[in-house]
Amino acid sequence: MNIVEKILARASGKSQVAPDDVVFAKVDKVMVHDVSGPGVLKVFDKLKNKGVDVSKLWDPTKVWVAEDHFVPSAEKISAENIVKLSNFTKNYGIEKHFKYGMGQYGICHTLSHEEAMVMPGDVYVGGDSHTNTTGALGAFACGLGHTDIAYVLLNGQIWFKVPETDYFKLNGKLPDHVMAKDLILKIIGDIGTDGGNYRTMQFGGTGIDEMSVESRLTLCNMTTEAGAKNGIAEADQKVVDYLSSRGATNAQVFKGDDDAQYANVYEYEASEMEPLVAKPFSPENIAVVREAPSVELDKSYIGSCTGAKYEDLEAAAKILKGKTVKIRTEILPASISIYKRAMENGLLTIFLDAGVTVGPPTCGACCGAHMGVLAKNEICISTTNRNFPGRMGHVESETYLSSPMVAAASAVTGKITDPRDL
Ligand SMILES: CC(C)[C@H](C(=O)O)[C@@H](O)C(=O)O
Ligand code: SF4
Repeated sequence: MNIVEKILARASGKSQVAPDDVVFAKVDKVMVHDVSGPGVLKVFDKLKNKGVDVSKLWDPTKVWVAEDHFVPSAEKISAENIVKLSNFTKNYGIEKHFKYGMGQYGICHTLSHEEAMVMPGDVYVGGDSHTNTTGALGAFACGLGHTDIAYVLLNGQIWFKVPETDYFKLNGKLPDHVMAKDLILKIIGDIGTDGGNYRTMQFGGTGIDEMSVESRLTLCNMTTEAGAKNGIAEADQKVVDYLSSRGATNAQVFKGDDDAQYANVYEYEASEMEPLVAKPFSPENIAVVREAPSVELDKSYIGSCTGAKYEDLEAAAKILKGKTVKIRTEILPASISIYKRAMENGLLTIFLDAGVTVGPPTCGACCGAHMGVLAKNEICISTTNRNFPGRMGHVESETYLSSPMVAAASAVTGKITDPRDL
């Protein structure tokens, strides 16, 4: 069995599972945020009206909550949602609630690894489509809708059809100025936004072994844009060290069998990779940066669960050091812990000296909700993961998706720029 099959077999109490089997799996961790939490509570209300007992969760110690999408509160509804979340965690005895304005908080898919909320081999589900991100820790991690999350909260298990697994193998180390974001854009360009539909996208090979855990997180994050059920990389010593340094005591190396089967194997040579962008209006609409349209940009955005981890900020700082931005540029570290490290290590000074505005962790602009949405006809280069019409603001705005290095280089020139050409 490959790693996903092993996880789902363990979680469903079977010795063997194969693609297309339907299993009922025990869940190790579940997450809701300030959008999905209130949605799940509406399901609880409906169940209650039908006589279902919703007074207790199966295990409040396995549930955690993030405030990320609409913090700081964008308007009255989002302010009320934060109150609903607080009541939820209080009423059900959930202790892990990361609150805006109270120490560590951040984007849910960042806290999951920064706070070591998920371990290798876990079944982890969240009320958000980019829950796939956390597969980089060697977990089976996927997003579920409100009804399924409500079921998990009450029963601690849920059904899955065991996905077929495609293996994406990277040979060699990515060159300087080429990031994991470029690799996942290349893969989505090749297989399309439906190329991974209900499949596992597993990443491996020498290039992935060489990669930091944070880079692997970027890869798994955007498996959602290919339609995948989940993304995963086997948990090696790097993952164990990463989680242990964040307080985990039970992280273990966790891999598939040596003779594991994969439906398809795709190979990439790291030395052939180049900085890329995804043009509007789809993550599969890929162009090499040096051949990208010469548009006048209005904004550069370095934020989100995809592109504001510590190493993303470090990469942007390398480019922005001693430079001045030519367009509106916003950098929003994905969690307070990252913000603090960026401050301690001088990254924030580099950003502020370059003219960048540094903001608090939030999903805000990534999903076009608040904190810097785009106006009609504005064009943005962004380290986020989605660029369909209206995603970051007005339906007639445009977003180019890129790595933090490309977004930083483009901030300096005001045009889509390859960091090697700066
Ligand atoms: C609001 C939330 C449910 C949504 C998701 O599930 O992905 C958001 O995070 C996004 O990226 O569009
Ligand atoms: S940062 Fe963007 S993609 Fe990530 S969870 Fe928030 S809205 Fe979704």
